[in-house]
Amino acid sequence: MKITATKIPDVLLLQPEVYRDERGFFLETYREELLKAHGLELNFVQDNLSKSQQGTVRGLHYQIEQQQDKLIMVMQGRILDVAVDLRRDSDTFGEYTATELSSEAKNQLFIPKGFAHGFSVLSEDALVYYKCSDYYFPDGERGLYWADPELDIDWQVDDPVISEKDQHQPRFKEIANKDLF
Ligand SMILES: Cc1cn([C@H]2C[C@H](O)[C@@H](COP(=O)(O)OP(=O)(O)O[C@H]3O[C@@H](C)C(=O)[C@@H](O)[C@H]3O)O2)c(=O)[nH]c1=O
Repeated sequence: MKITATKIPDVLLLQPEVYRDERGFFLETYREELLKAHGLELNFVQDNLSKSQQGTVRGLHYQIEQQQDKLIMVMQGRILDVAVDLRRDSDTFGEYTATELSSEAKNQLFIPKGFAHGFSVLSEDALVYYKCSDYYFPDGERGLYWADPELDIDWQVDDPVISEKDQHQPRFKEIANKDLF
């Protein structure tokens, strides 16, 4: 497993070892001790799977109570995975990092607590699977508007498909301090 930092040092790109033979391939999608060796003591308690059509943008989401570390991988297709730093004492507060993840590359993104997360679907559809370190808690769920001009994220999709909820999320400037980290 190769682990490298993205342009936001706490958001990590993971590249598991892929073993290929005449049957196909094999890889370990998660191995606790490897992340521990990298200083990450995680306790994943919930796994999620979503399928989305091309052009979908899901996010940007985070939880202020029951904060979640997330480990994201793509089982089918290609996505642009985005993390926005909402930690007020961070050098990269208000900045984002965008990483292409795909079933072909078999790469993964680790996003710690303190970030809003979202992704767009670049392929015909995408199956996205991710591990979370705390449970879904709707009352503590918060969002950030995906198309906030201040963030100016290039989602690399035309005619985005967005949930009703995500069309009405607050802009970065509108987020109260109590809803930041
Ligand atoms: C996220 C989530 C949703 N749900 C339900 C609530 C709702 O009825 C339905 C769809 O929920 P949403 O529209 O919020 O799904 P979605 O937009 O895919 O939400 C997810 O987006 C990505 C970017 C994340 O990072 C996740 O943490 C999560 O917020 O699924 C759960 O039961 N458990 C969960 O953990």
